[in-house]
Amino acid sequence: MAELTKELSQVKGEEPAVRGKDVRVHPNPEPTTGKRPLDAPTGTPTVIVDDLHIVYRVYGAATDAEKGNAVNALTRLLKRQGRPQMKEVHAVKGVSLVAYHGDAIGIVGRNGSGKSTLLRAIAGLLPPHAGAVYTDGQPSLLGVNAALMRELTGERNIVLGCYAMGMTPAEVREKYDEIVEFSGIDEFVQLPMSTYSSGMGARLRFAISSAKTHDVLLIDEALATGDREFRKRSEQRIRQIRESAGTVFLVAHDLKVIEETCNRVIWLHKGKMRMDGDPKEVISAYNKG
Ligand SMILES: Nc1ncnc2c1ncn2[C@@H]1O[C@H](COP(=O)(O)OP(=O)(O)OP(=O)(O)O)[C@@H](O)[C@H]1O
Repeated sequence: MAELTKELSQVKGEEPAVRGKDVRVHPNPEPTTGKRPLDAPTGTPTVIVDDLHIVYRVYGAATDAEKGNAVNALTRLLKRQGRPQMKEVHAVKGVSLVAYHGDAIGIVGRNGSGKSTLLRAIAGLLPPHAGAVYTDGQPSLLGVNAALMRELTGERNIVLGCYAMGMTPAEVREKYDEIVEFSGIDEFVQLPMSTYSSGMGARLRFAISSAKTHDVLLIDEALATGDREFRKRSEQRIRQIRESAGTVFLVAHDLKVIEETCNRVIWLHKGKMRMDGDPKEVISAYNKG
């Protein structure tokens, strides 16, 4: 591992810079009018989402008239006709929230309610159609599809992943054993990730991402594929991140994980915020609704 770190730092020519605190703004170029004022914050906010709208544009989508029409679909396939139409999917519709240091915020909602879209927007990966996202520090999105390379060994992915998060070679060396141990992949660390089960891959991703202290850590269903013991350790890790004054957003369908890990829950419904508050209250309302 020391050899690999050395090899990679030589390729890079210099140590990766450790990112300092910065304020990142992803505003819409044409802000919406009639914004509602945000609640007066107490403490230092880490994330402010202000009347955010996210719209996906899907090219070649079916028109409403074509929906479910098998004859049209078959004819188009046989004639190899494309679809010039453009369809818009309004995935997040005017969501506002303020997150603070030490917050662990669970996001619940039915399939397609906009949970992943909201996380990706906070991470700065999707431009707002309207409204804005302001973050203090660097948000890191940890998802089941986080960019690790399947053809590389676990070892190489750990080193590259840590560098990608801005850690120095010394920090990577210090954290390496802990990451392997936390992930529980044991001797598989020497094998390409393509040989891992989906659970092993997810565990390694979580172990890498949580090795660094994050200002804002966004977790999208990453804990779902772990076994019971791993989930317990992950929850412990999330608590540590909160205690070190970071902010965690967690999307998970397992409401028990959210209730045990988060101090606040947001319920999204069809792209809109339906509730924001105490985990027990929100989850109970969500279960009824
Ligand atoms: N890349 C995309 N292109 C077009 N539409 C998209 C895209 N990603 C998501 N959507 C649409 O945006 C809406 C919100 O999707 P999103 O994945 O954010 O929901 P979700 O609450 O995370 O769902 P799930 O619980 O199933 O993961 C859905 O209608 C979905 O079909």
